[in-house]
Amino acid sequence: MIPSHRSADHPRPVARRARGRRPGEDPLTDRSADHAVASTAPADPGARALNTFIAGLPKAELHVHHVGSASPRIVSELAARHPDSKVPTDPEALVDYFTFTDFAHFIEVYLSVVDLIRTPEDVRLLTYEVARDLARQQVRYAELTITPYSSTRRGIDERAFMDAIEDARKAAEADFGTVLRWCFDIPGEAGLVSAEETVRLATDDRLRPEGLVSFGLGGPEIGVPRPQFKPYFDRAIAAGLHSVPHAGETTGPETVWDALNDLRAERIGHGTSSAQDPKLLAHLAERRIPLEVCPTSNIATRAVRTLDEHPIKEFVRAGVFVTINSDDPPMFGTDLNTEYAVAARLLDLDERGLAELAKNAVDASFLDEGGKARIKEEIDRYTTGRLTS
Ligand SMILES: Nc1ncnc2c1ncn2[C@@H]1O[C@H](CCC(=O)c2cccc(C(=O)O)c2)[C@@H](O)[C@H]1O
Ligand SMILES: [Zn+2]
Repeated sequence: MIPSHRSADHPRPVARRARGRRPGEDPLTDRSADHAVASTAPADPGARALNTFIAGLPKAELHVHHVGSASPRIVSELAARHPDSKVPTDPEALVDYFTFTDFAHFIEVYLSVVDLIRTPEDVRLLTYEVARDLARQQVRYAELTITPYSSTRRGIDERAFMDAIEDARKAAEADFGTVLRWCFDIPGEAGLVSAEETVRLATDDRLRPEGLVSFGLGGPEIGVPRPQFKPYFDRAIAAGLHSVPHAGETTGPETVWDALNDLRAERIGHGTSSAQDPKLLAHLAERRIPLEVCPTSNIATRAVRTLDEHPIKEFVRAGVFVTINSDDPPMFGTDLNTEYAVAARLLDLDERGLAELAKNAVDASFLDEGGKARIKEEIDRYTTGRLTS
C-alpha cells in the first residue's frame, strides 16, 4: 500500500539545448542529446512497459534544486563563457566531474556550478531550460528550491534575480504548461548571515517573488544543527511560507526531530535516517508528514550505500507518506522518470501504484486545491486509459 493521507482503501499497488525555437516548433521537441542520462531500456518487458507508463504519467516534483538541475549542455555552455571555471566545457567530461567521493565533495562541485551563474540572463536561461526538462517528463507542477543568498552574494542584483526567475516561470507556464513555484532555502553551512539574507529576500514585500511558497534549509547537515535557524523559520512561516527543511540526509533521526520541533517542518527533505527511529516513523505516519525521498541522490552523495539498502521500503511499511523526487538530476545522472522506475522496483509497484505515488506528490504540494484536483484527475484519466487500452 502506498500510504497517503487519503482514504486507506485506495487500491494496493501490485508491483537533455537551450536554443532558440524554430518557428512553429513544439517547445518540447528537442533532438539534442541534452537529457539527463536516461536509464538504458531494461531487458524485462514488464519493466519496459512500466517505463513507458512512467514517461507519460503526469507528475509533480517537490524536491528539485534550481542550479542542481542545470542540464549538461547548459553547464558546459556556461563553463565555456567563463574559462576561469574548473567546470568542464565538454558534457562527456562533466559525467566524471559529477562523480562524488562523499557529500562534502558533492557540495564543492555544486558550488563550482553556482559560480557559473553570474548574470540575470544566466538565471533566466537556466530556469526556463530546467522547466523545459521538467515538462519533457510530464511534470505539471514543480516546487523548485532556489538559494538566492548564493547568487546575490556572488554579485547578482537581488531585484534582477527575482525578475529573472519570475520571467522564466511565467514563460515556462505559457510555453510548456508547467507550473513552477519557488522554495527559498538557507545554505546552512553559510551560517546565520545567510539565514538573515534568505529570510529578508523571502519576506520583503518589495522583493518576494509571486511564485514563492516555501522556505527551506540545505547544504551539509554535519556541524550545522537545525535549532539555530528557528527565528528565521518563524519569520518565514509568519509571512505565510511553508517550512520544508532538509533533514536526516547525512545525519541521524535527531535532525529530523529538530526540523519538526524547531523549524515546524510540514515536509522533510530526504528524512533518510528516520528509519533508524521507530518512534519517528510512527510520528511521521500518524501526523501524515510527507518525506521528499530522492533515492539516487542518496546513493550519489553516499548517504546510502546501495539502492537495495535504501529505507524507502521501511517508510512505506511504517505507513509514512512518501513522495518521489530527483533532487539534482543531471548531477546524479538521473531524472524524475528514472526515480519513479527505481521506486517501482524497490516497492514492487504496478501502474496503479505508480499513479498513487504521483498523486501523493500532488497532495503533498502547496498548489491550490483546484490545481491539485486538475492534476489528479489527469493522472486518473491517463492511468485508466493506459490500463484499458
Ligand atoms: N541533496 C542536497 N542536500 C543538501 N543541499 C543540497 C542538495 N542538493 C542541492 N543542495 C543545495 O546545495 C546548496 C549548498 C550550498 C552550501 O552548502 C554553501 C555553503 C557555504 C557557502 C555557500 C555560499 O553560497 O556562499 C553555500 C544548498 O543551498 C542546497 O540548496
Ligand atoms: Zn535537496
